[in-house]
Amino acid sequence: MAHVLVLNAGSSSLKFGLFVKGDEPQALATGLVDRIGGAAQLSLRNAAGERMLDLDLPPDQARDHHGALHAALAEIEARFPDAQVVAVGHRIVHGGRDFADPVELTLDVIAQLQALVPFAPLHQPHNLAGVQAAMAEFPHARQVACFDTAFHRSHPFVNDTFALPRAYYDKGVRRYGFHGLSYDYISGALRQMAPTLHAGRVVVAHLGNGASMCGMLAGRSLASTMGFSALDGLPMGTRSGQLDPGVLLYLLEQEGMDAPEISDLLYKRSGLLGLSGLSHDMRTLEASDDPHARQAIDYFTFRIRRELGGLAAALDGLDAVVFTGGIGENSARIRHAVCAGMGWIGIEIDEDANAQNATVISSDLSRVRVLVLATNEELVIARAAGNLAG
Ligand SMILES: Nc1ncnc2c1ncn2[C@@H]1O[C@H](COP(=O)(O)OP(=O)(O)O)[C@@H](O)[C@H]1O
Ligand SMILES: CC(=O)OP(=O)(O)O
Ligand SMILES: [Mg+2]
Repeated sequence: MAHVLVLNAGSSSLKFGLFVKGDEPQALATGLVDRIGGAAQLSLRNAAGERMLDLDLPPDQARDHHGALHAALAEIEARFPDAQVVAVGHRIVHGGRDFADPVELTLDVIAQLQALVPFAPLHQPHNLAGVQAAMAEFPHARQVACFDTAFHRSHPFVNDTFALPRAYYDKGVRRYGFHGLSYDYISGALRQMAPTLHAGRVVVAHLGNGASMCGMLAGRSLASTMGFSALDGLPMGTRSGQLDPGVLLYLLEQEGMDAPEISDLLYKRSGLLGLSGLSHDMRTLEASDDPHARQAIDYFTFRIRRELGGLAAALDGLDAVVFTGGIGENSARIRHAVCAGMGWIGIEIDEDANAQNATVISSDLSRVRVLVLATNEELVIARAAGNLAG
């Protein structure tokens, strides 16, 4: 039996899965290494979604993505020694201008993707490290790249550009948008479960350690809060989100910061961590009484509400909102704070359903349907990698 392995490196997590190859890949096991860089834990679920393993990683494996990746591969190989891995599908965050469809990772393609590291420094290096590790571990398997930027290639020009001289657009300075594998999955899931909503105007909020929102018209991306890099839009665990470019000039000219210092500030020390001074992790902030933790949460939800209004305007109205990602799927408090008082746009929440993380959390009276859907980037990758492997 042929198998497909999937690796999905996020900024603070590594998700992975082993699938039986087929028209619709079946997951044999899915895993997560969470809180990389801190008290990292590896968890594994079986085909039925039941927990098979919860493991605190030793410090040398918990420290970075490299250690997490080796722990994940060792666990898969120990539990499925007979797996015939014919393809390894990789989430590659940035496909730049030239890559949209899934593609086999030849040395030439890898070199082109390496050149995009400066566009996504928190992700692309981890994605490509996963490719190297998988090539060493599974030398006979096809290595397939699936791009986070691909889903947004349908953006009309006004949502694809900045108001800079044209030459920058031609050079690739564009609003790419990210989390596309997640949006692709949600779009497909909506088509199955609610075709009328899928055909309409939907805002999807992917709220994880990285966070963005996507305005979808008939299942295709019309606009996204993330732009050229995975820094734009919503505040995130450690990323600033939208920032007045004048702030960058101030940091350069008045504070004397250089580019690596600014990059470190915006990618690693801002967002929820920067505002709270406590943690990038929403669970920690929600459990805290610290007023700064509260303010960080307030800023997060305020920005989501603002973007929701903006995306609804871009879509000429709103039929549904979907929450997904680690925070979107699990935090009733954040969903409540986003949706409260949104009756003017047609959103009424059923608080009991929300508290239970139910699939539909809008009340029967709500004109806009509000859903909570678990995303599955790994399945989207497994389908594409299996198809490319033939
Ligand atoms: N029960 C929960 N309540 C609130 N936040 C949660 C809960 N479970 C997970 N999260 C948050 O989800 C975020 C991680 O989301 P995830 O999508 O898994 O991350 P990544 O972007 O690294 O893939 C963290 O901020 C984490 O605290
Ligand atoms: C693009 C991005 O922000 O990804 P993640 O949410 O996995 O950090
Ligand atoms: Mg993620």
